Amino acid sequence: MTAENAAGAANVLVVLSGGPGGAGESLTKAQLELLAAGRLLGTVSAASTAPVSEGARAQLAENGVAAVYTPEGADLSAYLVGPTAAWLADVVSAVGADGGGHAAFGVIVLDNSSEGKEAAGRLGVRLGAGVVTDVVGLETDGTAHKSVLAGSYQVRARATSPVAILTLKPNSVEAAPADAPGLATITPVAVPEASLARAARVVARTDKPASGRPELTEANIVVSGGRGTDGDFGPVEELADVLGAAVGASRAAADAGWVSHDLQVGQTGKTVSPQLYVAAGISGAIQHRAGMQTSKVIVAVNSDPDSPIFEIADFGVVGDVFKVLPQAAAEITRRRG
Ligand SMILES: Cc1cc2nc3c(=O)[nH]c(=O)nc-3n(C[C@H](O)[C@H](O)[C@H](O)COP(=O)(O)OP(=O)(O)OC[C@H]3O[C@@H](n4cnc5c(N)ncnc54)[C@H](O)[C@@H]3O)c2cc1C
Repeated sequence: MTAENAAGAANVLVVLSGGPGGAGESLTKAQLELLAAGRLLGTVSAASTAPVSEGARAQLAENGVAAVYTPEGADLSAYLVGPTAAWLADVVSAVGADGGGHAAFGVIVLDNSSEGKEAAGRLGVRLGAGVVTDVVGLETDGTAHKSVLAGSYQVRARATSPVAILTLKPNSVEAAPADAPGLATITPVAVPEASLARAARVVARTDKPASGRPELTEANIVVSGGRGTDGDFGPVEELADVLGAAVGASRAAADAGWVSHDLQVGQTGKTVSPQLYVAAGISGAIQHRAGMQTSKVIVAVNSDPDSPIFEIADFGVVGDVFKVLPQAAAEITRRRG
């Protein structure tokens, strides 16, 4: 079996890191996108790295998932990525080999987080599989589109190995509903004990304080601030809250310590593709654009009329963020009554 026909008529394994919703509950938008991407390529099964609740199983069935593999005998969330990769390799071999001795899964799809990419790399070594990261689009034959050099170019890549492993960026594939439901039969697969012995354990966790705002990569509206805020994100947060938006930032703002690096949008930050992206005091460097240029409508607020952000903005306001953002927030509030 080649990657070409593997992808064409593939059995696809979609990895749900931390389980549906990260806690075995409802699927997130990003997970729905992974499943939709899997369905583009073939018949989808899911490997959930945490136990799956009955409600989540029903949701997986609705999304056309044939089988759901869950870990047995160990809590994968208590370790760094090593045991997850070993367990995924066992899931692949548990599903068996076809008559020609080839793996039953032709494509494995993971999220593009740092853990997803590390798991993909380790799994690639175990399975002798080609790995394509930073995938932003897929063709039905398994060809992946990958954004490179800060979004300046897109390359098309396809693994030539029997199994292809892809890590998909959020907002790259529409989370369309499945044409037909699947059985979503739960099949526990033991976590290989040997993988635990040598693994790094998580000894403590600190919950991130909840902002009450939508998750950056899933939000319909994002308001981002840059160096032009001079460290005062108050107007950015105020406008975001009026719009029910997530707050984002340029790397300059995150590096300055004004906001957490979690909020960084761009080549080395998060990729967002909301309905509306407001860039406030952001110059529009190519590395920032790489994370937001597929937003449906881009509004830029910048005091410099020659700022490159205006080249990609649908609407531009030449002005001071400290004047424009509060006025916009006040007007939106007034119109809403
Ligand atoms: C390998 C690499 C990876 C990178 N990855 C990323 C990334 O992921 N994300 C990212 O964002 N950057 C990234 N960068 C950095 C990137 O090149 C830029 O340096 C950065 O995006 C600039 O941030 P900025 O637009 O906030 O700041 P600046 O470029 O300094 O722009 C500030 C803007 O604010 C405007 N301004 C100033 N005062 C006001 C005001 N009062 N009202 C309105 N406008 C005002 C200015 O006119 C200016 O346009 C990366 C760089 C490298 C080399």
